[in-house]
Amino acid sequence: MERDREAVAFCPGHISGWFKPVFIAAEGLPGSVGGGIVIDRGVGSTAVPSDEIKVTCLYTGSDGSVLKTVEGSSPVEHALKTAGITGEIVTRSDLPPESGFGLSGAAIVSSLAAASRVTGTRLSKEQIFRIAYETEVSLRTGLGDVPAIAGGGYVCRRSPGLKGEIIRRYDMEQPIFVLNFGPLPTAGVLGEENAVKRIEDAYSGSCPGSPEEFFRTAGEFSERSGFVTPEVCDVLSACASGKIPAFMTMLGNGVAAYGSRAFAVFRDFGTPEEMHMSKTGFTGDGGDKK
Ligand SMILES: Nc1ncnc2c1ncn2[C@@H]1O[C@H](COP(=O)(O)OP(=O)(O)O)[C@@H](O)[C@H]1O
Ligand SMILES: CC(C)(COP(=O)(O)O)[C@@H](O)C(=O)O
Repeated sequence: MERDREAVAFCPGHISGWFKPVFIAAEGLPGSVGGGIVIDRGVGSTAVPSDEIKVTCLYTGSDGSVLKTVEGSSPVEHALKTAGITGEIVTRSDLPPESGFGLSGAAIVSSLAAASRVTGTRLSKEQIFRIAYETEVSLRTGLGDVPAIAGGGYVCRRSPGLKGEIIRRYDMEQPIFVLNFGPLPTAGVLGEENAVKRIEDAYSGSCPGSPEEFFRTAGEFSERSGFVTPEVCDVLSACASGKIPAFMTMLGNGVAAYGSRAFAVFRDFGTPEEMHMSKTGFTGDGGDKK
């Protein structure tokens, strides 16, 4: 079987605006329903052949310079073991982990895609999504991110899981700005009974028909969720005063706002990250060196 010397793959991230954990009885797995935006920034992975699994995570600035190196990633290692493949993986992301960008899911998907090509295993996109989904829900690092990033757009997931009903709309054309105030690990929040109860109470099942409606629905969920931190509250208030659509990123200690006017408001509170809606989600495309 032909193997590549090095393979790379990229997977977009996903920002949840609202969600509710739902068990998928038919699959015996947890999942969630909710709404989010598939974004054009995420995780790139490079894989080279190795008999062992080794993962190094590079967190970079927007200019690509490495700010932090972390050895190991439990979600990526778990997924490679499940797939029965080995490889030396380097992940690269210019967004922070544990901040509501769905990067655990993106790191698993891009790493499985790259590693499967260097080992010659050639997993299909569907196999990659299935392993990524099962890894995420078993480690509680995500519930709905993998179904969302399997396509593009801003999404309304009406039923849970990879086979769930997902409505995708693509008319979110303006830039999205995100301000982040630090980590909020997903597994910790999902393990708190009170937090899950608050999420269930805050959830409304409506699917938005426009970007403005999306940000309004997400903003209402932020208010009702009880997750809003003092920093997030200040930014949301400033956005409301300026009539800028905004919501708290789930699950991260941050705010996402719509349109270029958000930049000036955010700049008073920190360094905003600019991103756009991804039209495609994960495509499986990537360069290989033979
Ligand atoms: N770029 C990355 N490369 C490898 N693993 C990552 C990356 N980003 C996140 N992870 C893994 O996912 C875990 C965080 O999961 P979670 O709290 O769900 O964050 P997120 O909101 O980014 O999905 C991290 O502790 C790390 O193990
Ligand atoms: C909100 C969350 C449970 C976690 O999202 P993240 O923090 O980005 O991993 C997501 O997977 C969802 O189901 O909507």
